[in-house]
Amino acid sequence: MGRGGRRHRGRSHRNQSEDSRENVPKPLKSDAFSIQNRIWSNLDFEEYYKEQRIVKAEEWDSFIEILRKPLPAAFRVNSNGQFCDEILSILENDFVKSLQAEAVESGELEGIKPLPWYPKNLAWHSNFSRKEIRKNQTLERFHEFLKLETEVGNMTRQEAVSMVPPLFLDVHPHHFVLDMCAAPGSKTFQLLEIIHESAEPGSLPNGMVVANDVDYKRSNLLIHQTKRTCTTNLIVTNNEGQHFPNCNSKRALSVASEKYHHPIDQLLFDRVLCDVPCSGDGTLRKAPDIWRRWNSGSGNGLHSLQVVIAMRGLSLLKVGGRMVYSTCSMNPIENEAVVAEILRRCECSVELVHVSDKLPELIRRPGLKKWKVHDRGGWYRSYKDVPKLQRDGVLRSMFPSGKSDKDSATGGGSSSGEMASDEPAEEEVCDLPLERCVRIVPHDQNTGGFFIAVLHKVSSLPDFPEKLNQRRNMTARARNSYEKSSYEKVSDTVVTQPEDTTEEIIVEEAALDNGLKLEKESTSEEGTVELAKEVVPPVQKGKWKGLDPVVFLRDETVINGIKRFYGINDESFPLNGHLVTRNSDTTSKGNVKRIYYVSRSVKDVLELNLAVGQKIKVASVGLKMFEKQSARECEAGSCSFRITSEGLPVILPYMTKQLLYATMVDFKNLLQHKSIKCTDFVHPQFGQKAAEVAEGYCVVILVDCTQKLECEAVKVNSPTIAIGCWKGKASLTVMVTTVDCDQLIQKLAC
Ligand SMILES: C[S@@+](CC[C@H](N)C(=O)[O-])C[C@H]1O[C@@H](n2cnc3c(N)ncnc32)[C@H](O)[C@@H]1O
Repeated sequence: MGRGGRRHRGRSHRNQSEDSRENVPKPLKSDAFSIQNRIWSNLDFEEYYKEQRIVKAEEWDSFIEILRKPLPAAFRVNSNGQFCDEILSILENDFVKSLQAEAVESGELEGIKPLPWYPKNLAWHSNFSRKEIRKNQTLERFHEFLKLETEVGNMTRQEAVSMVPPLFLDVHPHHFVLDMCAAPGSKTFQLLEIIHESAEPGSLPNGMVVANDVDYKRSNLLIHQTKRTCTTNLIVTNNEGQHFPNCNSKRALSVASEKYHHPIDQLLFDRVLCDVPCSGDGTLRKAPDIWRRWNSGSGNGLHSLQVVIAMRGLSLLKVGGRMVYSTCSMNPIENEAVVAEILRRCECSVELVHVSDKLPELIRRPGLKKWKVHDRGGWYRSYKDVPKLQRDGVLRSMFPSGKSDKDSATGGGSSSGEMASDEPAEEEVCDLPLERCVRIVPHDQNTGGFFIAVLHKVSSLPDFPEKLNQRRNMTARARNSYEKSSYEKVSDTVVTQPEDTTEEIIVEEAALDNGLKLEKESTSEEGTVELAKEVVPPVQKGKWKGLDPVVFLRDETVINGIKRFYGINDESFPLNGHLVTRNSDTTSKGNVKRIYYVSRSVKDVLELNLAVGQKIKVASVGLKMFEKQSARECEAGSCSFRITSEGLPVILPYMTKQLLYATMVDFKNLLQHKSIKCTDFVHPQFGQKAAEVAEGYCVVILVDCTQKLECEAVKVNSPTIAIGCWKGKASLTVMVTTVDCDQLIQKLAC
């Protein structure tokens, strides 16, 4: 079922959400003029980065010139997709050649090529911008290919540099991973691919991903995007990264039922991805409106939030674990200054990891050791130079030494609003090994700009109260704007313990709409769950306004009905304890509409979250596996729940009933005609089996003509192709979207 043993189900998502970046403002109507007229320059930007010496003087022209060119499109083939190998073969054997002529015309050697540093040739760079791909007639076939494969979930359009952080994170399938600022989810998607990499069909990895983002709407994009991975190992949460809760059930258990079993009593992660909100000036090439809006204040304003999110990430990381801090900004205040500050706060408990031997073909530069701070028209080399009146917007942690007046030898800020000391300070040099950070500059390999730091937690963090820690690093100005921001106030605050311590901006509006609709569907279900009397989780009601609670389904009638109808053996594929619903009303009976399947790892985390009083705000969890049929359909079938197309690949290897095996000709006919009478199939034997299968949901599996059309004849494995159907009184009808049907027909024709 696809590379790495997992079958991917093509999903119909008409509006594929694109990688998008926070804090890259969307163009206003008034910007249309400047964008159209390509005002791709900003003198403050140029002065700032010349002064920061992010590239050598002799490189400046190449640097600024490439920033004014549109970004070439890049994309990734999803390694868990069922048709991964076929797609790679089409790219390598067809498009590499057919797009070359067009590329040569525009002065390039090749049209598309694999990114040399990405494993298994899965990621590709094109020498055409997104606009060229859309508009150029010669590229039409390629555009159609990209569109369809993206829509059904076989490919993801993602900026090349944004693919780097998950690779440096060194994730393994058994890892618990926290993606702290995850929306719209392109990196979460990559993390999930790695988690599922070596799983056999139907077997679930031991690891999991918690994808968190404070922004509810952006989280919906993530939920929409990650649906295509058909994963049971994901929880999407809506907490503030810097306040991501402590889940420690030791205390909670003393008040909760002792009977309530918790396989994990504390939520800590093996890996943390901290892809923080940033000013996003590394994305200038695809978001040219940034030229007009850029100013040094936005980087300064984000520094403190970036520090506290990263600190929280480190406190949630296991000792021995790894965290990647990344931004798509080129600004040292958001990058090296943040990393230096967290290293100072963590003392020797956290180290910067050398990654020069990793991804050797990725061209990168070392982190800076020297930089200055710019605020309200002035440049400062040291905190002691900053006039007192300006210290509401400038922090000591923004400087390379991180020293305040008290720490520095000359010390003493003036209250006059003039210079804080008489002598201007020497240029500061950071004494931390910031050269180990990774800077990607656009003109090195025709990309956007990016910054990455890889951190290793060597031991527990030093004791300091987190709230103090957060205030210490907030300027009055940042605090003001932060508090005024629209982040939802949460009723539960962080339990403080010693250990607590914008990429593609073109988010298609239609995708957002779609995401919102989908989210509404999946979380505002009304209905009920019958809970087994002996095991009652401590909290049943939803704690978070606007989100239905996550409730374990323990209704034996429903569960046994499903098991019986589909022939599922609890030992090989346990349903009990792994099924959840989103119900706000747990009083009335029998109205569960959607049932989600969660992996063991997710189940453990959900149980822990219940035990600690639902501190984690769960927006979405697990994989929608069963959906209730309409009353009319249920009359016909003996099981009122059908299997969803995203759930099918996971449960199929464990089904022993409601299976039909068709040869190519009948299978294709079904896809083409959508509904066929049992007597009209080409193979009468298949028609006969179809007539005999119980009314209701069933699965039709494609076999080659040498195989017998019997249940025992086929073992479900990677290349197995199967579709969900509805068996009526005398006919079979496919339950697959038109896009998925078309895509399957195309693949079967090859
Ligand atoms: C750079 S984007 C993340 C991109 C994402 N990692 C991806 O690859 O698709 C930053 C994200 O941080 C989120 N964010 C902003 N403030 C946050 C906070 N305090 N806690 C958690 N997330 C936050 C934004 O909503 C935004 O989605």
